[in-house]
Amino acid sequence: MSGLSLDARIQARDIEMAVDVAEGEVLAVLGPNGAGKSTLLSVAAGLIRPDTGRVELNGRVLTDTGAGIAVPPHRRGMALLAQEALLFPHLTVAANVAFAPRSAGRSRREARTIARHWMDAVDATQFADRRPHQLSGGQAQRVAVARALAADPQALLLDEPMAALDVAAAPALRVLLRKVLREEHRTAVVVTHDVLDALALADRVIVVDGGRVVESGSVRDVLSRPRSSFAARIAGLNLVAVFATPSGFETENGVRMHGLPDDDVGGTAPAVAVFAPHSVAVHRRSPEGSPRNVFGVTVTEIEVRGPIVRVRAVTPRGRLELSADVTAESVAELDLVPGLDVFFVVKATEVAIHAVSTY
Ligand SMILES: Nc1ncnc2c1ncn2[C@@H]1O[C@H](COP(=O)(O)OP(=O)(O)OP(=O)(O)O)[C@@H](O)[C@H]1O
Repeated sequence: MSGLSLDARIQARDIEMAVDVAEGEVLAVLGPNGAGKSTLLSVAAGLIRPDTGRVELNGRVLTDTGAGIAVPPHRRGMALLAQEALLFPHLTVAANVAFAPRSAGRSRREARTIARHWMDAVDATQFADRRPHQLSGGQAQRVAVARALAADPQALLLDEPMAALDVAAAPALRVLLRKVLREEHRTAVVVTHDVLDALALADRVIVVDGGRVVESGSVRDVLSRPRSSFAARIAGLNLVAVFATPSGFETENGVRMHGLPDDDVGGTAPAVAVFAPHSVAVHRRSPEGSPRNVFGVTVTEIEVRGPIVRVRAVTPRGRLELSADVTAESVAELDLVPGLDVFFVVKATEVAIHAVSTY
């Protein structure tokens, strides 16, 4: 079978998982701390041997506990990218990136050409002669991406690649990963805490909890119909599919959407506007003033969550389901009940617009 298939049981960690990733598919792995996400990558990479299990990549058996097969990490045709860049500290950036092709037996000249190509792809050529300690976290992570890709892996494993970066550096790396994963149709598994990474990078998401795969599906399906408590917790975000027009972003039914787009959003590529329920104000009358987003909706459900009340509502013909978090006082003041027509209002500055893989 082409692609990556993994099946592993590890008693000491209470892990029992089976995961398949099609060739060219990007799978996001979401889940709470200690769920087993990193263990899943370590089994795939050959860093951990399961008690029983099997790992196969593009038809090649890499682990088979029954048959005693355990191909070592560096012969698996996979590259693992961790939270920290983990570059070789004594080598220059160029030598770090050239390392894998050199180890694979390429000539010095060939390895240099390959390294140049990947440093260019991740916009790191200007650091070629620096050593890792002379790089910022974001720069080092870009070089780590180049080093991983220079090995020409058949699958990429990414363990929270954005986690160690500050908020300013993370979007740029997300854009870069989108480019290298999506445009080149790589087989990849991305472990993340961030639903935006899943939206931006993945074709499909699984949710892991307690060492088990508890959900699998498109990001939209898992978030709109969560079946696990973890997915339900992250599912509160409002997601609205949008596309770029010459005059700005619009939803599928032609409603203008004001927000803050990422750099790589535009053209006809699918995008999604994301905003949190606590950013949504509820009004009885459509407010004046711009730039803000106003959705005419019908309240469907009112759910008390401690001091906060989550108001769920749908746009006409049930096209969009949206949530707003308000206080109990405003529910009483506005006299909110299911069936009431109201306006959900969200400021443009509260709306992030991201390019997405599938929506
Ligand atoms: N080196 C280890 N030895 C034994 N058990 C471990 C080891 N590392 C992790 N575990 C256990 O394995 C289980 C899964 O851990 P894992 O690190 O894979 O979770 P995770 O989903 O990646 O968590 P996080 O999001 O916190 O990184 C946990 O119960 C953890 O305590």
